Amino acid sequence: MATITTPIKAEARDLNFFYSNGARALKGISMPLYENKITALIGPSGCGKSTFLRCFNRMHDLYPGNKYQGQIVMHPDNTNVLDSGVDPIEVRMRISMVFQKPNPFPKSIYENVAYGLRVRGENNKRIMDDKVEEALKGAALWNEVKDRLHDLAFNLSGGQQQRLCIARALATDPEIMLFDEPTSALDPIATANIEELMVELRSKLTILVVTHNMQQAARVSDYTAYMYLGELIEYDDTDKIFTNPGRKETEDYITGKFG
Ligand SMILES: Nc1ncnc2c1ncn2[C@@H]1O[C@H](COP(=O)(O)OP(=O)(O)OP(=O)(O)O)[C@@H](O)[C@H]1O
Repeated sequence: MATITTPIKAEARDLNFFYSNGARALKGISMPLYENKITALIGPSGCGKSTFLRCFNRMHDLYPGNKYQGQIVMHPDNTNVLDSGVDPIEVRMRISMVFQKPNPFPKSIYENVAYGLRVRGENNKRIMDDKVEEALKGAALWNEVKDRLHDLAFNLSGGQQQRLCIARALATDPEIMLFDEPTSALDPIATANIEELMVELRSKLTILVVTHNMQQAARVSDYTAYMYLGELIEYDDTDKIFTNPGRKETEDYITGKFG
């Protein structure tokens, strides 16, 4: 019988990260992100989940003195996104990020979504209109905002603002999307909408999500990584992690025994 192997979209190889104060927040992490799959990062507060996520789009470059060691290789082109010769702006077009709290710019709905395209140098109005519509549809927001595209983004509800941030992230056609606790500021209905959206987006791109919510990891992800004190303790199929984890530490964490 033929075995189907899922392609790897990106992989961390022996990744270490040091904050500017010298603290080593990641310790030799090697892990794949499978293409068109959702990978969840779980673990107790301070274990390095956000630090790891932020390496993927070179967010740490924004603060001097932070240091990466090791590689994050994207496929199929084998680009090491951490290489100093690789432009972080280009990386952020390919690997976009959605934050914990919705953070639209103080601009209109339209301009929020058009932002990345303008940074890329696009100024053809027809192309821009089409791209904005496509991204808003991709973020399941179009029907709610199509008649008020020039309203200020802050007039949207929290859940709508988060979908707007997803549309903004989608507009540059990223290959990977990073979500850092994307629903922790939202009510249960808005949370369910975002989870549903992530599952839909998976058919177009690859997702890495940090979550504190075990049910969310179990509901949306295909693979789960458990981190502790900057190390990757266990990585496996989400079903396996939640039903039969290989490590006692993982089991203690997901069953709430972790002290
Ligand atoms: N700017 C910084 N400078 C120095 N150390 C930092 C900085 N940001 C985070 N750290 C430390 O790095 C470690 C990992 O933090 P990180 O925010 O990645 O953890 P986390 O697992 O995402 O936590 P949480 O679930 O609470 O968001 C922690 O010990 C934290 O104190």
